[in-house]
Amino acid sequence: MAPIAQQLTQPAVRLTGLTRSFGPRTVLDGVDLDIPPGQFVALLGHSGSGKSTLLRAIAGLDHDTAGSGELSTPERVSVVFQDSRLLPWRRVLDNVLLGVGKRDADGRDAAERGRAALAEVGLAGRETAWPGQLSGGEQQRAALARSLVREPELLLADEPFGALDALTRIRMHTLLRELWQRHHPSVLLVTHDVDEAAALADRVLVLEHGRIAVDLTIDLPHPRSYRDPQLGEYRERLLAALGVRPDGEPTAAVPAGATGHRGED
Ligand SMILES: Nc1ncnc2c1ncn2[C@@H]1O[C@H](COP(=O)(O)OP(=O)(O)OP(=O)(O)O)[C@@H](O)[C@H]1O
Repeated sequence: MAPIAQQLTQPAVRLTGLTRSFGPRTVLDGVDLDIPPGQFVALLGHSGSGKSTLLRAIAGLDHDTAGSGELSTPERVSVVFQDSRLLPWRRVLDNVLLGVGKRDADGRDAAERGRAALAEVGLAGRETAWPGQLSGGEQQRAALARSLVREPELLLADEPFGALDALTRIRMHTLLRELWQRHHPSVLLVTHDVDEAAALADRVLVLEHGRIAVDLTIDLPHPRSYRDPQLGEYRERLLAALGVRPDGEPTAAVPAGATGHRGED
């Protein structure tokens, strides 16, 4: 697969003045955002700040909202959610190939591509398993393979590892980073996890009051060590932006229920 970044010349994502409301509640209040091809962006924000609403708008899955603004996205967009959304009555390979034609434009066999994608995420040999026979982490791997087989220019991920245990989550970070480095789509990762954002992303956004309040570039090479003191500095800046002290206690101004810790809300 050719690196996607080289195929695109304009921003993968461009949002201009994006607004979205649910009834009288304005959730996105004029978001402007350009994501260049191949950039890995993490989106943080308190619970209810509108992260999923923004991701769904970019994915074109926001039929239940009203809004305005301009939005341009690439042709091939894949979305991964917190739950794998595999169909339980289809075997793993059939799930990966759902909606994919038997051959692609270059005549390549879809089943072969599906098997290759499963091998890439560490699921070689599990093609004929049922989703229910996979662990939670394996199901998310299969969901990543399903995205991969579509060769996305943009990968949208809404807390994809939020339901996994800490060790599995760290393994999935490594996998996602490797897939990104190999295929280089633009990525927008919605997460509650400041460590996840700092370890993976080129750039971290914090959504607040319907706008992007923080836009922080993380200029550290990959793979990053969680123990790197420089990473710790970025982490502290992000926690401060979220109104959380490094020890996890909220500073005075934090809205009720909001913390920088993974999955606590
Ligand atoms: N379908 C809907 N109908 C009405 N209100 C909605 C709907 N979806 C989201 N909202 C509201 O929009 C606001 C933003 O929700 P959203 O899910 O985007 O936040 P979030 O930052 O992703 O939150 P979390 O981190 O808890 O997942 C919330 O107040 C939520 O209640």
